[in-house]
Amino acid sequence: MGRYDLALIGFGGVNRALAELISQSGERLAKELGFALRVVAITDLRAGSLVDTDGIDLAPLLAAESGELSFAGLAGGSADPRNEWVIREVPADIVVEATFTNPTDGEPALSHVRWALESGKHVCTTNKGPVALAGRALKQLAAARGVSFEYEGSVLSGTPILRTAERLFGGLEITGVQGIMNGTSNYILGRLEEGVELSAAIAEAQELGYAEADPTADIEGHDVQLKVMILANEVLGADLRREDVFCEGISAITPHEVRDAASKGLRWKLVGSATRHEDGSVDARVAPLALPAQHPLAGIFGPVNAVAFHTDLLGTVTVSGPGAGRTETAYALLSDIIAIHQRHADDDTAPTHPVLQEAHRV
Ligand SMILES: NC(=O)c1ccc[n+]([C@@H]2O[C@H](COP(=O)([O-])OP(=O)(O)OC[C@H]3O[C@@H](n4cnc5c(N)ncnc54)[C@H](O)[C@@H]3O)[C@@H](O)[C@H]2O)c1
Ligand SMILES: N[C@@H](CCO)C(=O)O
Repeated sequence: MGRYDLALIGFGGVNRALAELISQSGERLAKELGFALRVVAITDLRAGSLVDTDGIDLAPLLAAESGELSFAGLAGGSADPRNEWVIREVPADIVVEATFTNPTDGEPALSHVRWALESGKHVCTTNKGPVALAGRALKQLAAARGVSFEYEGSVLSGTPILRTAERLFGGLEITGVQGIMNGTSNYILGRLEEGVELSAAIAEAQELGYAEADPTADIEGHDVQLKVMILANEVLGADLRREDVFCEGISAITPHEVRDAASKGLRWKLVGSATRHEDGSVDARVAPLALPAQHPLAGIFGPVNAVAFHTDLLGTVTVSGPGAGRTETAYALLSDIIAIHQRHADDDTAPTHPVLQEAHRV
């Protein structure tokens, strides 16, 4: 059985959840998927870096509270994240980028992804910055190096919205998308309706692992702005920049307005949308809307998100599922790794996958 060696860049909620999955369910997954997963490097701004090309023992790291973790003093460890050295020099097959999303210029995640692809390593990421701001260039770089760049978790967490559109909507013309694409703001709006104070609702979303490290991006709509750009670029053939997408968040909506709207059968939702016109141009925006209760998006609660695709042959097709959460987003990374395996199953470097080989023979 083959194996993929992973370098985890950023060891916060999402990459820790991936490490947990590998540590606790690795054997079951290997049997089911036909390949094993091993972590050979971890870097983190706070914990430093840890490298063991024979495979890091994850259990003791996962037993420590994330705030207390320090790799300095461990064999192969350092207080310095050494991101560029780890990404370029440690012999990993896949670099898993899950550091903070920077909506302004995508850095330093954009450099992390570029270094990995330049070094001939596959990349999977949940980081919206590089995908929204430089996705096209990164995909070209990946293609030139013969590696994969996967980012299912950048929109709707583990809910496979990008792959659904890419693989299952063949032959359909998609003319627009509209959806709730931020778990934190949706959770907060629901809690405001229940009478919880804004600051308490934000703290809950942080504790539950939904919010960005700086929740401003969730509240002010910048997170949805990036997701709308990714979706529009992927499914509408657009090439949007941030300034092309009007953006208003939920900070101006008072708890009183939320409850008043609810008493009138309306629900405030932060809605992202993009529409392609006949001349090929694409309009995109993010804004709060008070939706009537019978609107399909009005019934989407908590960290659940939903995106409606407007199509020529099927009318509206809506995909709904978790939009945030550590484990849910770690699943997106696993689905990216599976996609990398499926795409490269015939490469010399890919591990043996009996199921796929069988499928190829048929
Ligand atoms: N949590 C979710 O529900 C979710 C869902 C989809 C996408 N995402 C995205 O996934 C990424 C990770 O999310 P998370 O919830 O794990 O965030 P997090 O804040 O819990 O973890 C991020 C980690 O990255 C580390 N880090 C930051 N800058 C670094 C650097 N330069 N070098 C090394 N490490 C660095 C931090 O120390 C932190 O431990 C973010 O970009 C987020 O937007 C998160
Ligand atoms: N902070 C984001 C994480 C998922 O991208 C959200 O709440 O939707």
